[in-house]
Amino acid sequence: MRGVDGASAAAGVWGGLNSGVVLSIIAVLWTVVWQNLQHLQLQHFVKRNLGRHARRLAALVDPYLSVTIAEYDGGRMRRAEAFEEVKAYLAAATSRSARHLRAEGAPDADRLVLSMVDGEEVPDQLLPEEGGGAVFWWASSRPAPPQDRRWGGGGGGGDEENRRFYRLSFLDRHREQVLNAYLPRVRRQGRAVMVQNRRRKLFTNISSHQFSDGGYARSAWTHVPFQHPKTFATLAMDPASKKEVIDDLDAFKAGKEWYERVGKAWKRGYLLHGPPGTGKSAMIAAMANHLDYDVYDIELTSVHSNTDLRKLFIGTTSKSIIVIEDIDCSLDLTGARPKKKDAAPEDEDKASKGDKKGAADASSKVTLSGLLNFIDGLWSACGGERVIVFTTNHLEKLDPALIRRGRMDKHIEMSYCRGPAFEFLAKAYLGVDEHELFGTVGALLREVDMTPADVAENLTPKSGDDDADSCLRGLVAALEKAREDKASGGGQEKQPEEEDGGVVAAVDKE
Ligand SMILES: Nc1ncnc2c1ncn2[C@@H]1O[C@H](COP(=O)(O)OP(=O)(O)OP(=O)(O)O)[C@@H](O)[C@H]1O
Ligand SMILES: [Mg+2]
Repeated sequence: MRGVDGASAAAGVWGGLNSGVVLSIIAVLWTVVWQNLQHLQLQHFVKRNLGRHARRLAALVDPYLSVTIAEYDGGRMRRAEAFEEVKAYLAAATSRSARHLRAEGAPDADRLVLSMVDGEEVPDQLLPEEGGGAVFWWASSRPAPPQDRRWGGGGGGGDEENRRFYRLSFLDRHREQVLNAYLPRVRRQGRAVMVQNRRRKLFTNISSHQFSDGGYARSAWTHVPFQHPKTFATLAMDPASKKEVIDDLDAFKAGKEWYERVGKAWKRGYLLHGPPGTGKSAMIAAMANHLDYDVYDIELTSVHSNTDLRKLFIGTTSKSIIVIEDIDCSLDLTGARPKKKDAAPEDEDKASKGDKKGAADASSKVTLSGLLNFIDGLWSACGGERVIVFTTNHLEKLDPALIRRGRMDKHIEMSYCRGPAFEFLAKAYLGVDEHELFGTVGALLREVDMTPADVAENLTPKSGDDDADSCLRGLVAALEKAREDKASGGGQEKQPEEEDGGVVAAVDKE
């Protein structure tokens, strides 16, 4: 009896308690909903939370699987192509259903490229030809940066990069369609979107101190849009040499199978050498525009070790030109190897370094062997389709190991302006095909060394009153002055190999 009484009493207590609890839950729920209504958009709240619960419920009867596509693969050193492709696909395919979007500039000035922000979820489905009907969910996630690194937050600096990902959730019964049809299509469409939205970039390395500092998801590169207008059509150069360079670039670009067949990494090295102002940097811009590649301009003096150089290299993408300008000024290339007998004395090297870029940063530990490893070591094959360009004003100062064929496959000499190059510049700058002064200028250019940069400067109208005639007269005056300076011993020595004239650049054949 006591037991029954006790039970009914307990039931009464519980019954009373239940209604109290139910009321409190309703009150709490209402408060939560009301707060959410006030602070979040209603639709977003309902979609996210109800969608999530509905999926959890469905997962009880038909379990969900997930595929995670991480931002970094290969031991988090390189951005995963699949991640970029999924990002591009989702931007194009799902931006209409995402509520929170990130916008980036598109190649045409007014348009924006939208992508979903971290923490967002969007649905997608199979096309009819893939079986149709099935609904998937894509989620994008990025962990918060560790609160306090001093106490080891983040599980060992840099691991956070590895955890940024897109995750696709789908039902077990759709496994085959997702893996064999849906995901390959996502990658294909993503690639197409990337090509469409591509803005070429000019990258430069940030100081290695800045990124080796346990930085959170930091790249060693920073970039701006690449907008250099120089093309081969506006580069004054001997037509045969220009054609040879263009053909070489085209053969490289189309050479994927060939490189595979002969077992070489898909890369090509160019060494541009010649005096200042002869168009070496202009040639690099023309190459980038011709190939439609990004440019990675490495400032070697800010790279503090071979390891940092490797990290930079791995951070570059396919279809890119990696440039090291004034290679002889950037690091002490003679330091790491026994010097050749005929190499220029080190002191002389340093004096010329001072002229141009300032002495190499004393803390730079990049060595010649590190650089060689970067050009043709095992790491050089990562990524593929890369052009490496070195420029120098002093070919003779470079270590032969650095410029041997296979490393720098093609040597291109950029030289002083002669007749044909001048006529090319006159047409480009002044729009004239012929003029009575052409003969005089051509003769003077055979006697005096003037760079295309100086000729171009003289052909640039300086005021509204300047025309072709006045510019050409100005050029003749400048050339005559240079000839007088030369006669009085102040000018530059003429280089013997340019006696024949007319060739502004020569290409060494392989
Ligand atoms: N062959 C050329 N054709 C057309 N323009 C040229 C040529 N050479 C130089 N110029 C023009 O002269 C300027 C300087 O050229 P550029 O910077 O390419 O010289 P450089 O060889 O890289 O010199 P440096 O060795 O000092 O880096 C640029 O504005 C470029 O457009
Ligand atoms: Mg230059």
